[in-house]
Amino acid sequence: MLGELSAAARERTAALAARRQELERLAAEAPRGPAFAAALGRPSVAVIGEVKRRSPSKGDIAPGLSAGEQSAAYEAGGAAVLSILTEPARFGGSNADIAAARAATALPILKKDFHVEPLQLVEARALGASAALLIARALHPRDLKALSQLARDLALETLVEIRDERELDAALAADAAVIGVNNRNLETLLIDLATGERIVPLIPADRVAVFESGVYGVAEVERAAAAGADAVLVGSSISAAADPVAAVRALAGVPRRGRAPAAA
Ligand SMILES: O=C(O)c1ccccc1NCC(=O)[C@H](O)[C@H](O)COP(=O)(O)O
Repeated sequence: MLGELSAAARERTAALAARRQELERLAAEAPRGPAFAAALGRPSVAVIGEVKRRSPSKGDIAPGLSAGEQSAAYEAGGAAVLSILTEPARFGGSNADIAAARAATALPILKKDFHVEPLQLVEARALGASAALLIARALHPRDLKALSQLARDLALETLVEIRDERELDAALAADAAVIGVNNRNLETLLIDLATGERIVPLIPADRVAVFESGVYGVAEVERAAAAGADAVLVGSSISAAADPVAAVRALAGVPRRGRAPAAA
């Protein structure tokens, strides 16, 4: 699944090459988005609200979702940051969703896609995203480092997503400030919260740790907090909710417990 999604992203980026100069100009001119990592430093576990119409694991979640209205609802419910899935084929997203979310809220936006090519980061910056997702499992550690450095050069923050200790090492070697542990195995699509519970405590206390996937209610946020997470990334449950303001409000407010500093 991850290989297929990354290959499709590469194909879409090849079609973008003709617009390289325009995208580079737009990226240089676009005002920097609001700070992403800083917005996740709250006394309570911060909620990253994801706009998710469908997914490979669930099929249709909320096919008719308006990215602008949904983003405004997440903000009203107390989300700290938005995650906008722009992947079109399997998630039903688009770059227009970033524009709609920007118009509707003042929250920092994470561009959630399978970013494997430098031009995709230029495009993310041109669109006004504050941050872009980098998935360690989809990238050679050398490429993760290079894309992380390019993002810094573009004044674009990143969320580096990992699932095990080896990928944590790669994220740290790439100097990632925000590290997300995905509880969903992107090969089998199975969710196991024990993944986050095992890996989040290993993330150094000076980084932001995000607990991703499988959060349906406050019980899962409590488990994230107990593991030491600074934030949870939530997509399916709040995208499908009849009342997304109430759904986000129910998740926000769990006190953050922090992680122990590494022993000297
Ligand atoms: O959600 C999927 O089925 C999926 C399949 C393949 C690659 C990525 C996928 N999802 C991306 C994510 O990790 C989630 O959108 C995100 O963490 C939110 O998860 P959830 O709250 O469980 O929808």
